[in-house]
Amino acid sequence: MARDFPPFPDDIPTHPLLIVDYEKVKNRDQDEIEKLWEAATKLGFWYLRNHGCSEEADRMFDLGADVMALPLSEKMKYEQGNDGASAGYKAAGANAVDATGEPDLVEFLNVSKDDVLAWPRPGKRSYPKPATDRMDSTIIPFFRKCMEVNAVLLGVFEEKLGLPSGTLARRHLDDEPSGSEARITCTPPMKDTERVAIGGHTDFGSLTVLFNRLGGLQVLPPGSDHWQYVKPLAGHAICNVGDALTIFSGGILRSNLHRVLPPPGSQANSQRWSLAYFTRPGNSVLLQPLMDESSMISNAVNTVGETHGLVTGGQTAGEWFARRIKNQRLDNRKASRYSPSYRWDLIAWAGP
Ligand SMILES: O=C(O)CCC(=O)C(=O)O
Ligand SMILES: [Fe+2]
Repeated sequence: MARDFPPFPDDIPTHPLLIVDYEKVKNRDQDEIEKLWEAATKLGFWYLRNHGCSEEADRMFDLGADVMALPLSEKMKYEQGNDGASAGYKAAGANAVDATGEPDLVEFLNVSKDDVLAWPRPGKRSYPKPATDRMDSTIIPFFRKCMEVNAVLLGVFEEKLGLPSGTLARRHLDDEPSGSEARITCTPPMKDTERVAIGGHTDFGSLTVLFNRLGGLQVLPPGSDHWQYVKPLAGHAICNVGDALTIFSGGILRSNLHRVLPPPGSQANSQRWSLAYFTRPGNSVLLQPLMDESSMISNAVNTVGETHGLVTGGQTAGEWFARRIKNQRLDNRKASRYSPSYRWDLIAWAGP
């Protein structure tokens, strides 16, 4: 895959993110940890430098290009389906981007952590040949790196939230089945850079580490009605908090709305590739604020009254995840359920 890309336009507004150094955080540099904490509690997004995943990510992008170059009929053999399973291929247009049922523009391949850790034993599903061929050389090394990065960040959040050691780690055990997965996403070149490629959403899990080369990612900054681009920075990943951490922390950690548009300016003529690793809690883990384990969290819940409108009804992470995957699929939408005023961004949280 090409390694040089047209520059991000310098004449459009972008939302600045704090830059956090992974190695410093790992070595418990207190200033760096404060920066991470500020980013995770105020916006919920930050750049991560010195993450050590770049080569592994490049190889995943090459693998993604080979998968997406397969005929659609071949890719459709691995389609994720309408039943709430996430692993596998999703064709462009299979998900809705908003309450009107506008189809999305991206195709992606999700590879499940459970399948990767089971390899070479059979997992819950199979994958296209370019992926299975490079499970050992490319996918496993990428997963190992991203799992380590997210485990380190979770450890820091655990300390900062005043949780006993292991409280968050126990909810994210490598060998418990979970929705953790990697995703390689491709958006075709688009003339209309105002169309929405991936609709506004919060991530369902705990932590996301994202590698992207072209613009298109936008955040809705807290208290604002204006989506703003996040500019990709070479060598930097973009990390964000997902809903599970917002719930566990009683709303202290912020899972922020974001969406994807086709890349802006001259970048619109290029295919857009992005790669994410999503760490999600084990399927059996109850999604509820960890009030009994931390006075900071119980105070936060008592102050806010509810966890920022996140209604979980004591669901497990597995139930929550399947419902949200299912709700995105166009085939599962029933027109009567979604009036134009329906809060699309909340469907996934509190909706059917
Ligand atoms: O492609 C991107 O930049 C972000 C993708 C995203 O938000 C997601 O897949 O959840
Ligand atoms: Fe996302």
